[in-house]
Amino acid sequence: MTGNYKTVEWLGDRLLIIDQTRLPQHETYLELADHHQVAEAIRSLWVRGAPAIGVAAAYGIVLGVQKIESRDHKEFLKQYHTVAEELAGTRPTARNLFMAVERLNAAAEAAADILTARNAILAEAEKIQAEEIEATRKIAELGADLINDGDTIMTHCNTGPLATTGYGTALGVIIEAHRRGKRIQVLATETRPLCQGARLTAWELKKEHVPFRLITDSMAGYFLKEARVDMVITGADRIAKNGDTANKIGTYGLAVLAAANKVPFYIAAPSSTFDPELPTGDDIIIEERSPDEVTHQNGKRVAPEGIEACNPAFDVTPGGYITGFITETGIRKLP
Ligand SMILES: CSC[C@H]1O[C@H](OP(=O)(O)O)[C@H](O)[C@@H]1O
Repeated sequence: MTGNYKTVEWLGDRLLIIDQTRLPQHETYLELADHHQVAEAIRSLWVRGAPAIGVAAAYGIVLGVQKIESRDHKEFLKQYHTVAEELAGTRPTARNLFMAVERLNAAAEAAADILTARNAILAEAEKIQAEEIEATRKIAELGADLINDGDTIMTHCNTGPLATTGYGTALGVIIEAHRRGKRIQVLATETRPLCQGARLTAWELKKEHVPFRLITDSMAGYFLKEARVDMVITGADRIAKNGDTANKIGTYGLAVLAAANKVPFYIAAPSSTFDPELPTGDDIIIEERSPDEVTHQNGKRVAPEGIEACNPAFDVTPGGYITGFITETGIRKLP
């Protein structure tokens, strides 16, 4: 399925994750023992990527429920919802997180008694992870058909196994094309301010021996204009009914530049990232992260003291800029 590393693994009473903030220098695994630690892991991006945070949140709820001692069903459900709300409050943009919480809420509410609820909640979390792994396997297979021998593909942020607990989305497509022997080149953007591209995509592509070059975000237009890119593929965090897509900050600019240079722009995402209740991207909540992530690098201040910095973690690309959505059920166009 993936390289010789784990992203999120359920251990029965603890959740094993790789600490993505320490990559690529350190491959550090953490065993999270309660839902507070899982919530912190999602907030701090020790685990990140829309599908991965959905799976982590699901198991975080399971850990929280394991600690509920009440034998009163009503009290149990009350405490269940306190746990679920803590996980739901970690990051606002990725649809997968809320899909997972909603599915576990339904499992908890439908159970006739506490023991049934405990078993149903765990079963649903395991089902979500299994579905995400299978969905990313299919995305990789279907998407790789779009890539031709000799293509140069640009990608943004990190969308590999690290971001999904499975095969990856956009990066899963790229890795599968390479595995099929297609002679591809990848241009991976560094993806400031947290450099998921420079740190995580570079680490994953190097492990898979996929030929790539790391570029700064500001170089993307140059390569798209110089006709040195055959397609752009990125991931997604939330996709509205009309195809408007929230993804890592910088994606919108890439999509506009791709359109201006007539380069196909694909989004690779599982069904769990689509939000059919959302008519357009206008109402997608964009996570605002700490300005320190912009003024500091590796914890060291690089900007002067006392200045203001902005740090929206995502932007929304209008569906009209998106050539197609690579999903586990096929290549979709929206609306
Ligand atoms: C395969 S979804 C990955 C998706 O999530 C990333 O955001 P973050 O690193 O902040 O969790 C980025 O938007 C990727 O496209």
